[in-house]
Amino acid sequence: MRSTPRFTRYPTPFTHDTLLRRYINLSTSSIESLDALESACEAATFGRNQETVLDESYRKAGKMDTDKFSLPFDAEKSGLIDVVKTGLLIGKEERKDVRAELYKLNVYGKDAFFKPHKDTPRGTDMFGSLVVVFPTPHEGGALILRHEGKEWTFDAAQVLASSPSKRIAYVAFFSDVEHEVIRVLSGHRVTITYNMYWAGPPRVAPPPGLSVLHPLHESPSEVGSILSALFADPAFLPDGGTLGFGLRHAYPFPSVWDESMEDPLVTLQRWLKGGDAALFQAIKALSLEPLLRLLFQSYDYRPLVIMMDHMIELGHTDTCEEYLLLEQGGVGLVAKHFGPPPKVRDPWYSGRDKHGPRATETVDVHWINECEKWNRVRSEYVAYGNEASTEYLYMNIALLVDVGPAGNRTDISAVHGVHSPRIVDEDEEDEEDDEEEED
Ligand SMILES: O=C(O)CCC(=O)C(=O)O
Ligand SMILES: [Fe+2]
Repeated sequence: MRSTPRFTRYPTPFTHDTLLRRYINLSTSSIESLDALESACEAATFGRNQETVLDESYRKAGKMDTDKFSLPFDAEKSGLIDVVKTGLLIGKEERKDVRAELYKLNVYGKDAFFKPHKDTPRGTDMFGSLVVVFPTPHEGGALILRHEGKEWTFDAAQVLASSPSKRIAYVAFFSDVEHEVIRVLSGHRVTITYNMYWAGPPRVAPPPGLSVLHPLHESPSEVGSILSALFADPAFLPDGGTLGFGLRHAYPFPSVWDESMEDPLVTLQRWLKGGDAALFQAIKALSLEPLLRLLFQSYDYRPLVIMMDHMIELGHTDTCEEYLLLEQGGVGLVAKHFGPPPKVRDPWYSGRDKHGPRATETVDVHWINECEKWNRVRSEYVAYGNEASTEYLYMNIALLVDVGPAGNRTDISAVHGVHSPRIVDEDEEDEEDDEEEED
């Protein structure tokens, strides 16, 4: 894809009498003009603990806001967004319309870098980030992405240097995936970044002639056939029960929310990413009901995990276990594990705390893959982002599904699961506590 970006620069935004415009062709630019572009940038800030900070030990780069430059390259009109959709989205998701919003131009000169962070969500509907790297000579500055213990490196400098013609390089990822730009060794790494949002009604046609290999866990039919094989086994949960999956991605939720607003847990069904969307679609295709739940781990009473079927005001001054359990209908969650129980008796797995508040209703959840992180009651939600934001926070979500007994997996009438939690009998609880003390 060819591009001849231009930029227009105002030395300060308001002094129009000293208006200075310059033009640069980023496919043939000289070192001097790239130096001029770099010095026209401001130092890039980032978000830490919901504050905007300039800290060159964490991020060293130049940035230019969108009102200070214009460029003829259009990610939507060029077809790039359609290509990105095909790569990033799966199944039915691929047909959804997305909107890409140009966010910043960045110049990473020699020794510039950006340490690990997640991109700050700017709405519950924001799901992705797109970085376009122009063919300006540089070395280093690879982008490293990390998720679920795996790591990927995208070295645009190498990709561009090995291409016989001038091209742009691009990389798109879900914004909750941690990433970092390692040090630029020489030259100028010039990029534009976009935020991607879900938008409008579905469009039908994916770009013609483009085939993308998705990992198996992103294929609803592959995930569906693994689940069907599991459900066909009479030894698997013979009496039925509740299965739990910690979602692979985190999702932006508004930090200030009240009941007059739409519940983000409901809209989230339409906005799941990658393997999470595949799992949701696969479960539905098996005529079961996937349910998205917020799980909060108690800070003071660690064993207690509280499951919420609706959004709560995260900034609520009294957000505590009692508030969730007694006023918001929170349900206690008792973790069950396939295979041998954990060797060390870990209070995390007992699902309740003797000395703390108690849930009056509980659900036993058999984890297929456990949530890697829990939302905390009274969490500070400290985070490194690419911008300070108090508006949206990444939340960790679990997908739970009630499954009927062997032979009739869709009949959940006798299962004490998410649909009908078990009512806790206080006396029975006390007896169990006494037994535990004797162990
Ligand atoms: O330039 C890149 O490859 C990534 C930049 C980035 O992470 C950001 O601007 O938030
Ligand atoms: Fe970023």
